[in-house]
Amino acid sequence: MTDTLFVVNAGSSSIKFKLFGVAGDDLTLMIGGALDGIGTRPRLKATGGDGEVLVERSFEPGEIAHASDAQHAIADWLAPLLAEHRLIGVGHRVVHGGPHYNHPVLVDDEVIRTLESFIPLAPLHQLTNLDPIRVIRQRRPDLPQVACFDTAFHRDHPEIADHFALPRALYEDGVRRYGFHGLSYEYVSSRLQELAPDIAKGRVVIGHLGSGASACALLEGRSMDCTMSFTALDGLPMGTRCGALDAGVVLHLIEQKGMSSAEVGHMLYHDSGLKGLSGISGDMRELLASPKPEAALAVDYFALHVAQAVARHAVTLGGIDALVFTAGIGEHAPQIRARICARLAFLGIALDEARNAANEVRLDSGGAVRVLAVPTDEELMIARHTLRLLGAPH
Ligand SMILES: Nc1ncnc2c1ncn2[C@@H]1O[C@H](COP(=O)(O)OP(=O)(O)O)[C@@H](O)[C@H]1O
Ligand SMILES: CC(=O)OP(=O)(O)O
Ligand SMILES: [Mg+2]
Repeated sequence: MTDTLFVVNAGSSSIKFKLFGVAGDDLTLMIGGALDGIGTRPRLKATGGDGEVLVERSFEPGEIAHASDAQHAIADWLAPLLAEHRLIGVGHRVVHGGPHYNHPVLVDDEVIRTLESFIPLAPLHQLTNLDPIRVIRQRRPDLPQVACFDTAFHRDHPEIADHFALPRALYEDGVRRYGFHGLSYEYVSSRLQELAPDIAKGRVVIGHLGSGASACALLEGRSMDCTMSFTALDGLPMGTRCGALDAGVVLHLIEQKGMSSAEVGHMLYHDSGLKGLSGISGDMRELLASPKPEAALAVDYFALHVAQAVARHAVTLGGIDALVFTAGIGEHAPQIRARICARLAFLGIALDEARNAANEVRLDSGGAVRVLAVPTDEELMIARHTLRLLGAPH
């Protein structure tokens, strides 16, 4: 029987999972899959270590309306395959680690309690992240589980990036600019060290453009700033989230429009961003396929705001040596990358059209700023952290 590690990565529109074989410190991918399009176009797809398709099926939106439906569908399909191997541990992506965790931790009751206290700070994710931890703990209390945080990578960012311009007492109370997508940034940064070691040491901006989207400024591979902050609502406009917003709008909705905080919260997390702007969909593929002017406006808005964030990070870094695209949109949407880069031409950013259209890794046309598309692998990052914490099996 092979020793294996299982990894769960619950995002806002998908649950991704991977099973790795473990031999000493080596991790070998055995199964990788995702159930994405939760609530819109649910689809379960998984492949084996050589890329062979193991399952591919679509569901009606109502069949997989919530993350819990997706967890059950994945568990039903996966259970017999997992039983063929010896599972030594499970690694989880947990979006919010608060001020407590700047590194992955072994899960116990106390850790679960602490992480539950962050549910209001990540309503789209935290509960979905903790659910599988609790279910596995009930069924297999002997199995070590490791929580890896989206916030941990940013915990050592400079003090100036950690503050809002609010009364200091709030900072002491935990109202800080945490930053998210850290597992993705950590992985992409490690890939950059392999792909372009000269650049990896420099001033790098990574755009994690998925259903949730953020941009991170990195110097020598360390986070200097992130557009997401206290919650995963801040920064860029996203699939269904508003991004940075005048706090006065929130006051107006509550005080003048009589909305409850729950109603405002639902609107900002679920009905805003690309979905709110277009009135059509929060899925970038659907917007790109739509002939409607509202879809075009939403796409333009997204590209402008990403470009603005890149320029802002260039100020933080005192220049920019590389712009790296990752996640669903960043890896697969040449039209969006082209629109973002066109707005950044004044910084010396220029794409090679053919490379961009072909989704190659290197995308620039040879100018001063390197542009790359690097597929993220949050699951491999989680597996590495989990194995490091548990120690290689004997
Ligand atoms: N080929 C593509 N063209 C444009 N957008 C794409 C493409 N493939 C995926 N996307 C977009 O990527 C987003 C999902 O990204 P992903 O990183 O998987 O999100 P998450 O992890 O937050 O669930 C969706 O908006 C989807 O429309
Ligand atoms: C933090 C966050 O927004 O994650 P995702 O993009 O996976 O929804
Ligand atoms: Mg994601």
